[in-house]
Amino acid sequence: MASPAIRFDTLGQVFDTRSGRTEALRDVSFEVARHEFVAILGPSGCGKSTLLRLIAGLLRPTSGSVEVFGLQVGEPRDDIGIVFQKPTLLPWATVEDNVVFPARHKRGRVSPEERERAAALLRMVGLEGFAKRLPDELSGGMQQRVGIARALLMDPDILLMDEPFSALDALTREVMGFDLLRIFAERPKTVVFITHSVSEAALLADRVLVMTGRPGSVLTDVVVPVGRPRGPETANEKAIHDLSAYLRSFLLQKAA
Ligand SMILES: Nc1ncnc2c1ncn2[C@@H]1O[C@H](COP(=O)(O)OP(=O)(O)OP(=O)(O)O)[C@@H](O)[C@H]1O
Repeated sequence: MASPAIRFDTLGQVFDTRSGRTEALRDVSFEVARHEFVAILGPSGCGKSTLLRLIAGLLRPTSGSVEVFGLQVGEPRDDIGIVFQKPTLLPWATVEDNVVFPARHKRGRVSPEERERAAALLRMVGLEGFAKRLPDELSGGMQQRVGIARALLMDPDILLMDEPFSALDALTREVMGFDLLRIFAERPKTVVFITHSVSEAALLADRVLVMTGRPGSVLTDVVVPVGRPRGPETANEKAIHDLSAYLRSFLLQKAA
């Protein structure tokens, strides 16, 4: 059987700092299959962002292991894309130059194919015609779309998304969620998506993990009982409402 895209095995993470010791994660074990979309919910400070940093190789586990495609994560990997809460674009560079930034950063130059790819990605995220604009000239939602296009430039197999829509207004957030469904239907990816929104998790993901409070570990792992493709009408399905209600009550009772 093919190895999972991501595998956490009895992982523990402790931070020792001058101000003391924080046990962020304890005994975390779960797998994410290739091209599966997993959302992670949990109370503030339970180690969700730390999980993403471990997958990306930006942090070494204190105990246990994290594997990506069967190999223990050591170095930061460039086959993993990351989308943050804020788009963190270069303010002086055009939209297009921001999207091709990972190529420039990696090799010091950008090939014509990468420029073409950037144009295609900008089309895909709905920003055709904005390539020569500066980030400041775009709305928050548009800037976040640039961040998504940038994360997809190197066609990573894994995309890590850390509360990517939390800085957006409610309507833009919903639209971005549906756009994401469309983008991944066109170009499947393995996605780990952190959110504080129960309904967003239910609507977008194949599976939802709920974490305990600190030290974080996986409290429950629920399969979303709705097929794909999904779209705006999916949000009205009873299964999504029921799952959201279940997750919400679970979080309120147990995870705090
Ligand atoms: N580099 C670090 N040094 C020390 N402590 C850290 C470090 N990174 C994270 N922590 C601590 O680990 C715990 C988990 O942090 P993390 O950011 O992963 O939580 P989170 O679930 O993403 O939180 P939120 O939902 O509020 O974004 C917190 O107590 C945090 O203070």
